[in-house]
Amino acid sequence: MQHCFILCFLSSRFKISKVIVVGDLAVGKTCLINRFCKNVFDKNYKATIGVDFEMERFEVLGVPFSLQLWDTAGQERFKCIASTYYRGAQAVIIVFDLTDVASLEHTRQWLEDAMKENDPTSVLLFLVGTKKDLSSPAQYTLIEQDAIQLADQMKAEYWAVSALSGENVREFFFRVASLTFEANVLAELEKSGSRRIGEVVQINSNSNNLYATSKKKQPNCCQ
Ligand SMILES: Nc1nc2c(ncn2[C@@H]2O[C@H](COP(=O)(O)OP(=O)(O)OP(=O)(O)O)[C@@H](O)[C@H]2O)c(=O)[nH]1
Ligand SMILES: [Mg+2]
Repeated sequence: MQHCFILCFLSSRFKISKVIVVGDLAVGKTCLINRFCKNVFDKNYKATIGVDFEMERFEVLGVPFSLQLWDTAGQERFKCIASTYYRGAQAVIIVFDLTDVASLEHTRQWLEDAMKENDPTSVLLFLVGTKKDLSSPAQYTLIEQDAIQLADQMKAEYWAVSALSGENVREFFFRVASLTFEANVLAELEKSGSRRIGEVVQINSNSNNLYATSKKKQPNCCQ
């Protein structure tokens, strides 16, 4: 009952979280988002000009919640436009290509640029290696070591995905959604000084079935 009350309270406050996706040109940012939001994959490269935008709806513990996904351009000439959209991000997804070590090295710079516009103490960070389908096991093992080390230094969570095969794509975005939601809830509760309530609503962010759980059983929480 208390749980339900809290969820009602929360649903009125946590509707949308801003997520920005950054990284070198052609590492696969747009394909990653399109695989998740539209379940499509395009093998032809079409550079993002400035920024694109997708909204994806979730339900976490029965509470409607949306991620605003800002797909930014990796090309140098569009960087200036894209960076004007960095501000106010609750999560930053820094993308590199698992078959291109230079793109991993550049992630530090992408992070630095994104953080100029955001509060480093509250932003959730994800380091994502794409095109897993293209890397051989030996190549993957090598780059993974560096990526994990870098993610550790950045205090980012590391993921390896493939937009072509879809490997790990849903799992990754569900993780982003659950951690972002949880961070919102805890920040709000901290503001109102309700630490005990925070313990009640803390969600299991390992859950892979945010949609499934909530869609099957939508609690009518105010009854
Ligand atoms: N094999 C394979 N190719 C991929 C994958 N993801 C992206 N690509 C290819 O990589 C190229 C670039 O992908 P995009 O998603 O457009 O790259 P981007 O990072 O959005 O590039 P910018 O918009 O210029 O910053 C395209 O030709 C894609 O088909 C993947 O997981 N596997
Ligand atoms: Mg793009």
